[in-house]
Parts: sequence; C-alpha cells; structure tokens
Amino acid sequence: MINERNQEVLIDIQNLKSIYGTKSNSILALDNINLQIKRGEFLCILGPSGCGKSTLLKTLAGYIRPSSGACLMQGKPITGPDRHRGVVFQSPTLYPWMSVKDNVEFGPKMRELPAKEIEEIRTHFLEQVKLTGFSEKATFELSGGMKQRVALARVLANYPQVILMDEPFGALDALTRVNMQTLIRDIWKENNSTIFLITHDIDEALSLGTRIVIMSKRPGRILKEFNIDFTHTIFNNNLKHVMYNEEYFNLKNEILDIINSQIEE
Ligand SMILES: Nc1ncnc2c1ncn2[C@@H]1O[C@H](COP(=O)(O)OP(=O)(O)OP(=O)(O)O)[C@@H](O)[C@H]1O
Repeated sequence: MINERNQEVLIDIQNLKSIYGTKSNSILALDNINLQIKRGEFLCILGPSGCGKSTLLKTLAGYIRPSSGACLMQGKPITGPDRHRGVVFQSPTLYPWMSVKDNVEFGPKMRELPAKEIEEIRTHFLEQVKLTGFSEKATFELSGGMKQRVALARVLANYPQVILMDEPFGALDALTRVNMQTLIRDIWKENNSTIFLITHDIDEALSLGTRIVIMSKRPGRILKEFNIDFTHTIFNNNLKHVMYNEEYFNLKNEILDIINSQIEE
C-alpha cells in the first residue's frame, strides 16, 4: 500500500480498540487508534504511564489481538508474532543458557539458512552492535547495555521489516543510554530500518524520531503527532548529539504541556 505522499505503508492501524478482562470487569486500554507506519520512519510513541503504549506494541507484535478494528502489515491482518516484526523489550529477553553467538544465530538457524550464511549474519550484526569478540561469552556475563545489544543483534539477524522497541533503554544508566541511542540511530540509518519505539523520555524521542505520536491517558487515543528532523540534522552536520536550539526547546515544552495535561486532569 502506498499513501498519498508516495510512501510505502508497512503497518496500517485502523480504528483499533483494545479491551482487557471480561465483560463485567473490563478495561478499555486503547480506543479509536488510527496510525500508519511508513517504511523508513523512526516513530516514537510518548504518553502517560498506563495509557496503552505497550498494549499497542503487543498488538503490532501479534501477541494480542485487537478487540475491534484492524492491524494490517503490508495489507494483511497481523494474526501472530513473526520475524518480520522484531521486538526489543526493556529487559533483554535473551536465552540465558546460550552464548552470545547462539542467541544471535537462533533466528537464522530456525530459518534453516546455510551454515556459511548464518556465520556471516552473526559476524555482521555482532560487529554492528559493537560486540565483535564477545561471541563465545554467556549472556549472564554481560553488562545491561551489552545484553541489550545482543538482543538487538538477535532481532536484526532476522532482517525484520519493522523493529518494535518498548522502552529499550529505560533500565540503562545515563551514559550507556546515550551510547545506545547513538547506536540505534546509526543502525536505523545504515540498514534503512523502520522503527517503532516507546519511550518516556521526550529528549530520546526528539533526538531519534522522524515522527512523534503522543497518546492520551487511558483509554489511549492519539492526541497529536509531530514530524521532526533533529535526527537528520545530527547526520547532516556530523554531530555527536542533537542541537539544542530554540526550536528544540519550544517543541519539548509543547510536548511536555500535552503530556502533563493528561496527568493533571
Ligand atoms: N493483561 C492485562 N490485563 C488487564 N489489564 C491490563 C493488562 N495489560 C495492561 N493492562 C492495563 O491496560 C492499561 C494499559 O497498559 P499498558 O501497559 O499498555 O500501558 P503503558 O502506556 O505501556 O504503561 P507504562 O508506560 O506504565 O508502561 C493499563 O491500565 C494496564 O493496567
């Protein structure tokens, strides 16, 4: 599907409603979500705690089904998890009994790729996440940031069409977090990835995203969207971090006001 601006729509969310629980004891988590994720975008989701961000991600991952409405991937309903939508959570969900190498090779092995190709994929993505030389380590020997990089390499090894990330850097210390943001920005650019990232950190959204979507308090609805390009400025000017100018602070304040309005009401 191609939209009116000639961009390929990878995921099309139509009138999505998501309800937990039973009829007599139900929680409306998401209501009337309409959103398109286009190839190549870096979409960041912000919203107050409990507004349904993870519910949206789990629906896109195929872990839960919409109560009504539809989630389509390249025109077909998402009916379950598959490798075309890779997921990275806040706590890396690695196989602890496996080495770094085995974790990264897991997907390609499941796909029964030839041994040589599996090795090439593993080497390439461990290099991309800067873990060359850690192949034989057990994952319990690694720091939090390194574990998260293995989780990322494991997802990348499946060549997903979309990477879904749920607060992937939320549990990391400040410095590691900034390094991980730089890494994911570089990978997004180098691989022409499409990324859907949930965060509580407005600076993270502003410095990484090409679009920010802000959700209301529960039931989560889309309140506002911003197309931004601070991340492109970083590449175009060969910077190490975002340029904190008046435009940046005005936008940050506007977003803060919207989110606070949902908490204080
Ligand atoms: N399995 C479940 N059963 C019942 N209610 C649930 C379930 N999962 C989530 N909820 C409720 O649905 C609402 C949305 O939850 P969700 O985790 O999607 O929000 P969130 O925006 O990701 O929150 P946070 O930012 O705190 O991680 C919350 O009120 C939550 O308590």
